Amino acid sequence: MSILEIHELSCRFGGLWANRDISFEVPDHSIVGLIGPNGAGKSTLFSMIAGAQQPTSGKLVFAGRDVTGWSPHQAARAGVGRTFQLMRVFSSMTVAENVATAALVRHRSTREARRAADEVLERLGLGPVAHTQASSLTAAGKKRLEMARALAIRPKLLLLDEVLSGLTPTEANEAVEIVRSLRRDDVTVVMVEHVMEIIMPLCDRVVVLHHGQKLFEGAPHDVVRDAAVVDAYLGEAV
Ligand SMILES: Nc1ncnc2c1ncn2[C@@H]1O[C@H](COP(=O)(O)OP(=O)(O)OP(=O)(O)O)[C@@H](O)[C@H]1O
Repeated sequence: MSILEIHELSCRFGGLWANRDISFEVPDHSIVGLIGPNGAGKSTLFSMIAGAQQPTSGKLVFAGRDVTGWSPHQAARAGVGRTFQLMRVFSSMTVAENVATAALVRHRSTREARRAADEVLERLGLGPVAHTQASSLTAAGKKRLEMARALAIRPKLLLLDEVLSGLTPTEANEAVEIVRSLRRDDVTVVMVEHVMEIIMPLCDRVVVLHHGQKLFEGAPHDVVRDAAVVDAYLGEAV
């Protein structure tokens, strides 16, 4: 079964089609890579899935239900977690408070939210810095916190927007292991990432966007051999 079905989804800003007639499915428990050049429409697609952007046309089906045009709150409550390319952590709060605030979307009491937050903090290795002010984390720490906030809503589908870029190789490897481990917890992942060395071994499928349209969909080992993708995006990187 597919947790997410995207049917001919489009989003137009004035004369610009940020997404045009995009269709693909995200199978349960898979890790799908979403790649493409800057401005290809990756963030807009994430925003529509997460309810932050209304589609101009097309249909979104989540867990078998037509959810086209839902709100961010409805998406979060249904189990769509999201990280942002420009991180949105609350600098003046502690790491634990940041995660507990996010957990409140899914948990009725602050006590339950705190408990859920503690679990996620341990899981992501943020336990030792739980009571540190978020602003004092390193860039890698902030990315991990952003991921913790998304996981605190206990998502069924997690949208990761460049959580691995800018990390040292060791930090990136740790983050890759976290992403890989999510599958065991019933979490399906769609991730925007630019580093092919990360996408290739991690993702089950890859979708390539270009000028708002789907240019390619398939297995990671096929994407690097596709002439149109190499021409539009990968160039001499592979
Ligand atoms: N709110 C908006 N209003 C007008 N144009 C927008 C808006 N959001 C995005 N766009 C435009 O839509 C296109 C797709 O942008 P989007 O951010 O989705 O691409 P992207 O693939 O995520 O790029 P990047 O990798 O640089 O983040 C771009 O041309 C962008 O300028």
